[in-house]
Amino acid sequence: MSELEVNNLVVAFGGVKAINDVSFSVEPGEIYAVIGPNGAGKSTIFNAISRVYTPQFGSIRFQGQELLNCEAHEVVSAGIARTFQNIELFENATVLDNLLVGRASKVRTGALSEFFFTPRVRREEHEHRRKVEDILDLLDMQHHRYEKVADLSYGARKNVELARALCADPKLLLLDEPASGLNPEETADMSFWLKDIKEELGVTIVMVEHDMNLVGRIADRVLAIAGGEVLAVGNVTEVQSNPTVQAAYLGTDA
Ligand SMILES: Nc1ncnc2c1ncn2[C@@H]1O[C@H](COP(=O)(O)OP(=O)(O)OP(=O)(O)O)[C@@H](O)[C@H]1O
Repeated sequence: MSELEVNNLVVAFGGVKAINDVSFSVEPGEIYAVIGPNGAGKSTIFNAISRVYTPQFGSIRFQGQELLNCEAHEVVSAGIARTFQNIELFENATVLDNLLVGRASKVRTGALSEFFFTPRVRREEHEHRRKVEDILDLLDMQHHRYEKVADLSYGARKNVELARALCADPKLLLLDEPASGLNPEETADMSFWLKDIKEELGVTIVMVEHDMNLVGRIADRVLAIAGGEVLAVGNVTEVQSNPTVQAAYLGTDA
């Protein structure tokens, strides 16, 4: 069974189809890139998967479960986490606190037991902190743990957003332009971390990305879309050499 299966998806705004009959599937453990020019519909696909938008037609199955029957918070509990094109963090809180908020979907104890700080609450708290520390280690961010997010560089804040998404223990990570605004060195670091997330944590990654350098380095497969429709699916070389993709989006020099 595919990890994510999107079938015949249609998303329209006021009669204009932003996504028109799009189908694709992502296998467990894959890094799957969605590329396309501005306005192609990439973010709309992410917003449909995370239930921010309600499609007019189609189906989105995650590990066999129909997401279109779920509320947005149920998508998170099912094991899907995402980052955004524009970083969305608590700017005045520390890195550590932002990551602990990322664990919120994992809290199992109730308000009463938390008030009395029962052994179960203590155990859970310990587990959350250990998980957060593991992620700080994985992304080499220990030195930022007590810093306020607002004081960090743009690249470091992008890493905090990635780390926060990982704190939810996702099986599927949706990354909206993980390399945007990063310099070449930070982009190289990002590619290593995404590979580590795939290989060490076994997380499946779907990413929207314009940076073909990053896509070329890490994507197992690429979906190219334009005007809300699928142009091609394949490995990076296949998609980049596809004449329809070149004509519609990469330019014939690509
Ligand atoms: N909430 C909305 N209301 C109306 N139109 C929308 C909405 N969201 C997206 N669209 C339209 O849907 C189309 C696809 O937009 P989308 O943001 O998905 O493109 P994209 O490929 O992510 O572009 P970019 O690379 O610039 O982020 C665009 O024409 C956009 O204007």
